[in-house]
Amino acid sequence: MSKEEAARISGKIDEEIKKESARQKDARRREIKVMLLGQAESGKSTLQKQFQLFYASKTLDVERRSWIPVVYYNILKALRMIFAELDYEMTTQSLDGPMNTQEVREELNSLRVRLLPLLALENTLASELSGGVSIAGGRTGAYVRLGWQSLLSSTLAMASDARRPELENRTRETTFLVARTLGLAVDDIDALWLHEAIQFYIKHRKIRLEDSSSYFLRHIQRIAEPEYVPSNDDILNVRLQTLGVMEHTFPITITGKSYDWKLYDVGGTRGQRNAWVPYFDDATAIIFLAPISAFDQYLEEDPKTNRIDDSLQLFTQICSNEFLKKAHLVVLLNKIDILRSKLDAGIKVRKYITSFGERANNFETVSDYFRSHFIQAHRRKGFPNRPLYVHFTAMLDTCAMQSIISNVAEGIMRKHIADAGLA
Ligand SMILES: Nc1nc2c(ncn2[C@@H]2O[C@H](COP(=O)(O)OP(=O)(O)OP(=O)(O)O)[C@@H](O)[C@H]2O)c(=O)[nH]1
Ligand SMILES: [Mg+2]
Repeated sequence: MSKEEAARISGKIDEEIKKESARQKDARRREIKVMLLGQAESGKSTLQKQFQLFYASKTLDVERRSWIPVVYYNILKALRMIFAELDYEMTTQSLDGPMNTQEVREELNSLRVRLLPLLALENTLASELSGGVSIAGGRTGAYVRLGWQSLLSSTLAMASDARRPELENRTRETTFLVARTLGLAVDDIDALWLHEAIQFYIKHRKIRLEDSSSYFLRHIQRIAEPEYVPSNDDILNVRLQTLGVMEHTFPITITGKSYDWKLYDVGGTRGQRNAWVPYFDDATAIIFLAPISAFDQYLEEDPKTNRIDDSLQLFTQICSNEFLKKAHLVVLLNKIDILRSKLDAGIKVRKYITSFGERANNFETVSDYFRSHFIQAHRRKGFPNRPLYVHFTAMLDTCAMQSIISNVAEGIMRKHIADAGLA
């Protein structure tokens, strides 16, 4: 090779390297990384679904059918929890109420016997939803999901997992079996749910279910139809614990330019919070979720810690974390619909949070009180010049959420564009 030829090739290689590096730089500038943080059951995965619905609703259609077994699982779990709570009440005999008559006990017992074939399917369904991995734990039985969407929807199948086809078939079979059993049991489920004893214990909080259980039991007739396909509301109401960090990517176009949004939806239990740290370094924004309806609840993983205290402690750590210093910071004070109904039902905040004192137990005072605590934590421990954006949210209210999401997304974009010097 002549000297000239060698120089020409070397120059071409340099040029390619420069182009590639410019391409990578541009891709990085177009990439926006948003972390959804907060304790378990704060609504992170639900927010991720609302983002998907708003910016990439077609992708939700693709995976719609794969939510069927998850909806079934939520129903089976709710039924198990109802019977577990009834057992507890029966053994402790602590209750004055409808269960004290023999007739009611027999009615509920015969419903349980009739529902046994359905209840027996919970573990199989749960273990298949989590790709063969299941962790039982806590009152609610915590099950993980690992790419479960791919189990029923072959378009999303993970080619790398050689066990997938076998799992897909098995999950399909289990789903059919549950659907059939559910179809046969639907009137018994209705009878159980509408039974005055069950309604009495729920009203008096002797039976405490997950937030979404009553939604699914109310809609049982529709869900038990053979041609059932989950609606957007069904998908939003589903409760499935996240394990680890799940990345969701979709494009967002703003002022004619397309940006790659990467949403990181994390598992919120205490044991999983260390897994968040490696993602902090280059996060564009943090959306921190705090369910302020949880003032009368305690952590499942640490029953001595009040859930609002845990949220505040966690937020203090996040807003003072050096790695997150440059991240845009948004707090969503979530589940205000549940907060309202708890306050309407006469549940007193001061009973659980003594510092609330003699303040009025109404929505305005309570929500303002919690908001001021988050703002104060940020003022005391956060970085001085960083703004904090706070919104109240009811995450299942799609209409209200769409305007909050576009508002939050715009704020994040503006900050990103300013930081990255993009025109
Ligand atoms: N009523 C009501 N329910 C909500 C709201 N936000 C979330 N939920 C429900 O609360 C449950 C928990 O929400 P998730 O989004 O799974 O919670 P998460 O923060 O992802 O929890 P982990 O994955 O365990 O960390 C789901 O059943 C949601 O439908 C809300 O504002 N109001
Ligand atoms: Mg989640």
